Amino acid sequence: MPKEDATTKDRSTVRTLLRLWPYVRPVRARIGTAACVAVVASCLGLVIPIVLKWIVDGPVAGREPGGVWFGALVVLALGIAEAVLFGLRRWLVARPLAGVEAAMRADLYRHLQRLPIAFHDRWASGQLLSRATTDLSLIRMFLAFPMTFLFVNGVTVLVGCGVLLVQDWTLGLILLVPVVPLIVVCSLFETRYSLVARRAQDQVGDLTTVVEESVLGIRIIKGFGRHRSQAEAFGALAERLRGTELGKARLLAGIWAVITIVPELAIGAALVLGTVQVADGALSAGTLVAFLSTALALRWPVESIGFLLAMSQEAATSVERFFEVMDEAEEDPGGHRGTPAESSGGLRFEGVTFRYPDAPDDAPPVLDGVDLVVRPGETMALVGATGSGKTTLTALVPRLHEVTGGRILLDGVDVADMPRERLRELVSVAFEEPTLFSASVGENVLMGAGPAGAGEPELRRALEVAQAGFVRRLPQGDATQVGEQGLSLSGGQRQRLALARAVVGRPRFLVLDDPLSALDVHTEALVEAALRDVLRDTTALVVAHRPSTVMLADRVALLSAGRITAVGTHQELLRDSAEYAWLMSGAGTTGGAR
Ligand SMILES: Nc1ncnc2c1ncn2[C@@H]1O[C@H](COP(=O)(O)OP(=O)(O)OP(=O)(O)O)[C@@H](O)[C@H]1O
Repeated sequence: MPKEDATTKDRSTVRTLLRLWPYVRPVRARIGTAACVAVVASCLGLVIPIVLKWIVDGPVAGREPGGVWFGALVVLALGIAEAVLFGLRRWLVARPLAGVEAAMRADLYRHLQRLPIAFHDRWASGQLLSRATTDLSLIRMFLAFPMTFLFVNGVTVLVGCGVLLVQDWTLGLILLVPVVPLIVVCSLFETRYSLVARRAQDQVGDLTTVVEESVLGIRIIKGFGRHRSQAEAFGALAERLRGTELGKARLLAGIWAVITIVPELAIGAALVLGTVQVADGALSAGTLVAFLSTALALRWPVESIGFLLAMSQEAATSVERFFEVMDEAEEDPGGHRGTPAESSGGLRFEGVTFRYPDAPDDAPPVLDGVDLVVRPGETMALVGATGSGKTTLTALVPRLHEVTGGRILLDGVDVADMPRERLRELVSVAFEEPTLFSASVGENVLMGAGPAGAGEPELRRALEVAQAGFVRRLPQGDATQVGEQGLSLSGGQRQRLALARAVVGRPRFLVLDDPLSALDVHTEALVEAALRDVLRDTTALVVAHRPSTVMLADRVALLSAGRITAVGTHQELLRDSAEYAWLMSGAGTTGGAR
């Protein structure tokens, strides 16, 4: 996980925001048109003071009510045109910007699916959720508002300054005096605000993580009566975020005050000087009215710069957070060779070494030179003490993690050289902790059939192998929706569906991580009997904790101290390996072997 403040120091806001260009490019014409419309609308507002000057110096001075009415109608028409043009701008950008947000969200989601498991191990899910929601909304708001209005207001201020200088250059210069201090203040504000904006957005991510964990872990929280401590943890994070948001508000209030007060002082000075000039007859009353109206019309474009800059900073932070994820390298799709390296078939581990990327430097690798051969059609049970690395070894076969040394061969082909789609077709997995999705029972099972899909008979067969007869008794059979993560089903039911998902595609290689642990002994015996038929046609590696699961296998491999220390039949290992005998006696499930 990136740490707060880590990336903010040398950031250029403009350079960061420019990274949005590939997404904005397709809608640039519409956004450009909308900006031009807004410039015209904004500059129309500057014509009003000129009409006022004409009214004051003309019809008012000459006491012609008809001329005053005409002038008032022109001002009204200008106001209406300004409002209509701003409405048109809004209409022009609404649809394309929603499209930009949707495209960025789709890219982020697609990318998250392709990032390696090691990335997901490192990143808290709340941080990813907040990037996909809050950050993308902030970016859309920036594109809709500050991006256009920093430009529109800049042009309006420049045109307005020109109008002021033309009307009376001495008064105009008085109004321009505060520009330099304002630029300095804005740049100081930008630096400080970018730091605090980054902190706030990271804290929103942390808060989202806690909320998500509390919702998913609600059973544990209720079961252990941990409401109060969870609420306290949440409260502490919420308080931290509140403090950061207040800091943002203070900075915003400061810049707002400076940006408001300094121009007001300049306008006050110009008013005093202008009045003196009118009294001396050096300036017409109409010119002074026009001058002050122009200066007042420029107040909003100047004052809004504070919060437009703040929104731009927040958007830059969001862009930075978005690309932190997008810049992460996707997993290597493989497929460099794909032809057998040698003729031997089955599943082979050759000198496989593995260390988790976030493991401490001095920790020994989890797997340290694993050599194992599972012959074609053979079922190999993998036994080892808790924490010995069995799950890790099974995760290396479908390349959920990449080996750090050695290689794994499927029918002679290194899995690292195999296109991922091919690998997914060949290998099916079922984990100890079965994960189901918010979909129907049938859809969850058929997910294991790959893109080619499978028909009703295959689904029936898979449910039969997994002894998932309970599906028929569900309200809508296999069309019944399972709740989020399948929590509406029992642990054993979920495990049977996960097993059905693993076998439905008739994979050549099956990797099962203790797939029967949540079943009662009777169901386990039934599943094992049915599974035997499936295992006859596949090459399988089955993590086993219990003698009953070991019985499914032709041979057993013992994983100890990061290596395979013994291979043989159950009886041979019971006879020859004290550690294996100890593990099978039940004592080994409580301690680590390393
Ligand atoms: N994502 C991870 N990051 C760092 N270390 C990990 C990670 N996952 C597992 N480990 C460590 O790797 C070691 C092996 O874990 P693994 O889950 O493979 O053991 P196991 O033999 O399957 O255990 P069990 O029988 O309890 O399921 C453990 O010491 C564990 O703490």
